[in-house]
Amino acid sequence: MKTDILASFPAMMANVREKEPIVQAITNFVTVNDCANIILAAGASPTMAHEVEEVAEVASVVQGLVMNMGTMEDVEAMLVAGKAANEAGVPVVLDPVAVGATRLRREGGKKLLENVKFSVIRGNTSEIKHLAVGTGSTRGVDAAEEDKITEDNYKAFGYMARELARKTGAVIAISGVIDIIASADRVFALRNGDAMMSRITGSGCMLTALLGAFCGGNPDHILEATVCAVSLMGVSGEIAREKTDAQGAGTLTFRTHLVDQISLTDAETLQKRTRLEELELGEKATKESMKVYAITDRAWLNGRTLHDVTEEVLAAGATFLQIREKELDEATFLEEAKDLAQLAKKYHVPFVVNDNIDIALACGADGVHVGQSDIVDKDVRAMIGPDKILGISANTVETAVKAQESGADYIGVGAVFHTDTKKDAQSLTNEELLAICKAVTIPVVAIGGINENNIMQLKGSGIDGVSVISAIFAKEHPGEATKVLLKKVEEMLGE
Ligand SMILES: Cc1ncc(COP(=O)(O)OP(=O)(O)O)c(N)n1
Ligand SMILES: Cc1ncsc1CCOP(=O)(O)O
Ligand SMILES: [Mg+2]
Repeated sequence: MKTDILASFPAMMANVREKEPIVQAITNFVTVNDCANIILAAGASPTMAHEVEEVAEVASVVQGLVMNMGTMEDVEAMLVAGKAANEAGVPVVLDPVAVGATRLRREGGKKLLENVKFSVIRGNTSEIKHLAVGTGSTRGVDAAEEDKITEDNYKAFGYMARELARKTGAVIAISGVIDIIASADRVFALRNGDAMMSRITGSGCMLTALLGAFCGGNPDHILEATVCAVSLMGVSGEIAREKTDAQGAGTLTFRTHLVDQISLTDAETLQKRTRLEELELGEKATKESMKVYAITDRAWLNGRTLHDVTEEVLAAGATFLQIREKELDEATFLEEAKDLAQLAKKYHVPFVVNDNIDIALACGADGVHVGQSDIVDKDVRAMIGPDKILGISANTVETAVKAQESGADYIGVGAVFHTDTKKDAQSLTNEELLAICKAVTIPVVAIGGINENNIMQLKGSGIDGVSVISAIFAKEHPGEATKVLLKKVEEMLGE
């Protein structure tokens, strides 16, 4: 997909060059000189104050703060400076160098993340993977071989970066052959740079310092500033390589050209040479997202709009949304589905359409939910493609296993209790529910007659959450009902 973010580059660059933001860099002694030079080359002004006694004072008057965990003696100073910068509203950039490699680094990184609010976190795949999921191997300060970004796996890194962005509130920048940049809502892949950048020490540290300059100059546009800075580094690396090769020179000459080029590259060249892709990443059906799976029902709207009631439910913490319409004509169904798709995006909640595959594909939903009677002679996975969510209803071990084999991302199992909402629902016993949960590896959500008073009866069954219609939509206060259910489900899922 084409993106408009390139249009912001001239302003991003001008803001650094014209405002000359002061950037405080608490960084490692290996590359400190390169970091100071790259900040200067960008048009900003570096201060390398790192004594614990003075960092807070400095951090509260600069425009950007960079902290780099390359060497670990300054972690205390980083904490003090980070808190002062947060209080003063100064953007803070973290480079969690080799964060998973040693206990000292794991604990230092954890402490920083717990105490400082970062605007940007930039690292290689292994470092970001450690922060996102607690694993991620490391080869010293470099990413491990198995963590390398390729054309085959870059979307998965996009999902991971977006998850970390949502968890931390920071923009995440992953450096690799393909760079990934993610906020809570938008994800980009950038294909610029040159292999020689990894043959000199400090190109990662320099990029982090550059991010400090760009965030300092553009504190209200952190995502755009990050994309621009990462692109400037990549494009400058490419041009530096061309100049180095023209001279028949080697890596140290390349380093000089790289710093030079940061000061020389203009916005027009940058826009022309940037190879940026915006990724359209839907939401995934995870076990976590099954907790309170809300299914809409317009029967109880009592004069309110479906939009308003659903928004109340999402704002209260529903973790999954399905639109279920049995009476609407196609055009109105599509309109309503489009509206709820946007709403669900706003709350980062997976959204599927019940029964209607065409509407699911047309409205921008994350996927579709179908029952056994909806899939006779149909390969729904083939119809929706590999990336969309496929939910399938099943109430026997046999149909559940078959659903998983035919590409389902989760299974809806019910009716687990008596329900008046779906008169033709087949019921199943607790033992059958238990057997289904044991037989499949994908998430399982129970459905049918579930309310806050009977949820605890499902404890130990192996389900990942509950799917409800009337326990939310038939209530006078659907938002309050959602909150109560969420609390009960967490209690039911707990030890
Ligand atoms: C999460 C979830 N589970 C089961 C169903 C029921 O689907 P189906 O059997 O196709 O019945 P209808 O909902 O279409 O009447 C569901 N919708 N959602
Ligand atoms: C759609 C569906 N599928 C099996 S039971 C059921 C109805 C769920 O509604 P409620 O939560 O009001 O019992
Ligand atoms: Mg159906």
